[in-house]
Amino acid sequence: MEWNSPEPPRSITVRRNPHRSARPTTTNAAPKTSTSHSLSSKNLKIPNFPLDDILSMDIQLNTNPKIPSPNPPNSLNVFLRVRPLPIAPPKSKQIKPSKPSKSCLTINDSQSITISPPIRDNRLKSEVFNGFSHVFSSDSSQDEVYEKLMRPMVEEFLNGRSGLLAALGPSGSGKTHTVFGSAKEPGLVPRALRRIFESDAGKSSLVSRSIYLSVFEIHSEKGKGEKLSDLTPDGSDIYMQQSAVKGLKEILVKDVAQAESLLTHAKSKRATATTNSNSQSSRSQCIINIRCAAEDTEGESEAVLTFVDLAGAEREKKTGNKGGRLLESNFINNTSMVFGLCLRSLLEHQKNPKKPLQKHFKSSLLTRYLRDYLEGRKRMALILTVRSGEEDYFDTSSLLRQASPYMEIKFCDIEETLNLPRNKRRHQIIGNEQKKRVKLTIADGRNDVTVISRDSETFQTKEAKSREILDGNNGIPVSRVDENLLPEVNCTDSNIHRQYYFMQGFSKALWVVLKQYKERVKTMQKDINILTENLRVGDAKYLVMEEELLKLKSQCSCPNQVIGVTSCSMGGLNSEPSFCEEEFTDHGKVVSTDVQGLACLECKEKEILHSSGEKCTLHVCELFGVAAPEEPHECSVSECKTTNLSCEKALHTEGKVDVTLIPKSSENHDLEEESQSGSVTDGLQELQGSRCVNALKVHLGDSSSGPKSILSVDESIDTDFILTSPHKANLSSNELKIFSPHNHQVHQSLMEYQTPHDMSKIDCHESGQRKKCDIQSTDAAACLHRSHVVDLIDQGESCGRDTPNNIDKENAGNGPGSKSRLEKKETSHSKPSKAGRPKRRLMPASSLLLRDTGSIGAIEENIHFRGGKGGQKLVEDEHKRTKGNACLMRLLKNHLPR
Ligand SMILES: Nc1ncnc2c1ncn2[C@@H]1O[C@H](COP(=O)(O)OP(=O)(O)OP(=O)(O)O)[C@@H](O)[C@H]1O
Repeated sequence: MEWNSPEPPRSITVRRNPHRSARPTTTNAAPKTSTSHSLSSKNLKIPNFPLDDILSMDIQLNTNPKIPSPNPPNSLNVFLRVRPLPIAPPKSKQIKPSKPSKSCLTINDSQSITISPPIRDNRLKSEVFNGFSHVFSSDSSQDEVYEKLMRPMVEEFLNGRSGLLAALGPSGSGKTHTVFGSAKEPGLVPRALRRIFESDAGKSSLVSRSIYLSVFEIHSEKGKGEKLSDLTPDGSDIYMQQSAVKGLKEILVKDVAQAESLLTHAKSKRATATTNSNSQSSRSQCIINIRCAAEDTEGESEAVLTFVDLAGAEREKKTGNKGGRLLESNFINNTSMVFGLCLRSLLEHQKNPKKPLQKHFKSSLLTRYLRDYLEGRKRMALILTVRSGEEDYFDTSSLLRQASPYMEIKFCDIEETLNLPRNKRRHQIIGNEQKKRVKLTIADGRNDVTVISRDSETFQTKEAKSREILDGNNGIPVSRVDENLLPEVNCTDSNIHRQYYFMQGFSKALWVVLKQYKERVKTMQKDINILTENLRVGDAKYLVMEEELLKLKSQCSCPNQVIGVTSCSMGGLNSEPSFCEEEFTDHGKVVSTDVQGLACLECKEKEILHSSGEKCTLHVCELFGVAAPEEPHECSVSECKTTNLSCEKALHTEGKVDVTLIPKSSENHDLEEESQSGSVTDGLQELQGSRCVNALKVHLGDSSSGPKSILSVDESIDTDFILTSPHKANLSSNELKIFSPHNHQVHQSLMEYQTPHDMSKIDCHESGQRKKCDIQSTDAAACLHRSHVVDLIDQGESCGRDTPNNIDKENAGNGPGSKSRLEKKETSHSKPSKAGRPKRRLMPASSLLLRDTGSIGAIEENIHFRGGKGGQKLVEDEHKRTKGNACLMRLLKNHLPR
């Protein structure tokens, strides 16, 4: 797209300091305001809005956009820890310690391992598993595991982000060792608590932070269903409702010692049993929650860090479990399998969104409790513990095959929700702190919610923050019309997401509008370009025509150029209007064309050599289509001079307004001479022998003559030709009046012709028996280009001029060598003494100089317009005028450049 507006700069230079010349000096006498204004004006460089860049973006306008998470998408971190190979204790002192079994696992790098089947089984091949967040070797310490695995999660937890770490692995692979550790080698939970309290000690007094700890387990006694047990001291029976554990005690932990004590108590309270794989094999899924509630000047924040120590999957052959223990083992394996199914479903759903997210979480209490994590709404990490012995090959291989694909799980829709602590608070309140139940009914526009507060002291605050209570921060919704309508998402996050959604929609709508606007601008720009091109072509044509005109002028042997063409109409008694068009030059060459096609006159200059040896120029008019006189008329030297002088002065006088009426008769009235003497009236009186006015030639050459000159014919003057000038006529009001003869019946009432260039016009109108021709000119030079039309339709019976019929008759009899109509007229009207004078006959028509053929149309229109009253006759004679126009066209073609 061609964009006329200036393009935005590619780079913008911002001058931080004003230019040296713009810096105010100490001696600067300029007012401070002006200086600051100049500085501000220099600094206020507003870069152009990158509209093109924005509109060039390709935005997919999906109707149901997925709200992206404010956090970048994170993959599920899967760590792998290899337990050291156990050293079998010597069975007796005499027998040497047995050699450690061979390892089936080889660590390739920190993210990749290779497991190899036992040598004796040739059907199996080595497998490589890579992509782990980190692989902890068998000799890795607890501290190393914490630093690389747990520390990032703890730091995020301290910043208000919740997280989950789940330990998976076969029985005896070291899950409990990794999570809880021992007194010598504390695991991740005690280390995390230490780190949490360390950071709490460094906080300022303005920040109040509370750490709560809750531990419970899910187990199955002899396979008779799942059961929840609170592992904290004084923990009572708890149960799960929906995804919330009810009755769970949440203990406010003051220090690390208290936390470790609670952990020790929970570990000891946890159900364990001795199996072939582990002397203290965990028989339950243990969940540890560390909740941090912080309150500072910026507000309240809360996060939960959850640890899950799953019971290890067991093989019947390996564990040797039987009976109830076997049922217990089935429950453990089933829970691990459901846990894996949930993650697998999440992964498949993320790979193919069309595949629905299976609700495997309903199959176990653990997965119900961890539903948000298993459905990808909360961030979690996995640590896989394996044993590397050859005998553990199948367990290790099975676990890695199952869990290694979990690395591809993405956490794209993270919700920083706080359901878990809310649930825990529910358990705590319901089980232990239901001292004072205060009902608070909140009308949230949808349902009435009853909130039970912990005590009456905090009720006032909770009432004020009733809606926040609904989010689970400080209250418990105990009854709703529909519990499913309980907001599962934090209102703040929901509002943020809603605002984001609306802003995204608004931005896209704005983008669409801008796109449409750009298309419209493109279309308009194309139109502008087309118009500009047309204008340029028109200018080029104009220049070409001007050049051709100049060339034509240069080719003309005459010193001067054609200065005008005037057309007029004439009418006689009982005759139809006839039209004659003339082209004349300033050297006196006149071409007169009878538009009716009856006769086309051409007046030429011809040099005549007199017997006295002197040369003079004569004007000889010839008829087109009629045999021109073979011999020019002889004239005397004085007559030639006079005629020549008359022509030159009458035809072109720049800077003046000349009105020329050429006498039809050959009477030697040198009107120009008379006008110069100021006796126009006398000159007109001498022309009274003529019958009517049938020729008028107008030159507009001087704007100084006034914007308007009036030309009229006095009825008392019975003449055909009047030559005068407003300047020289010495008439009042710069007027020249020409009245029609006495007995002529004036038909034309008003005629106004606007020249094609709209610069000059001549108005002819009737006032009683008086006809006036108003000539207006706004530019003296316009006489070179304009067409002036003077309509002097006169049907007086006494008009002796030739009617078209008469002319036709006359011409009809003309043969080669016969005299023209002008000559006949001259014979009838001219004095004998002037018989030898060359006849210059101007038909009663105005002259027009047509620059191009387009003027013809204007003339045609004008002819029609003038037809006013006699329009019907004009229509009847249309074909005759067409012949005349053809003659005019032939004449113009001979003069126009080719
Ligand atoms: N990385 C390790 N370094 C040293 N000893 C370990 C390591 N991992 C596990 N152990 C030891 O192995 C034994 C079994 O470990 P642990 O109880 O943690 O296994 P488990 O995976 O929890 O088994 P289960 O699922 O049956 O409870 C423990 O005595 C523990 O001290």
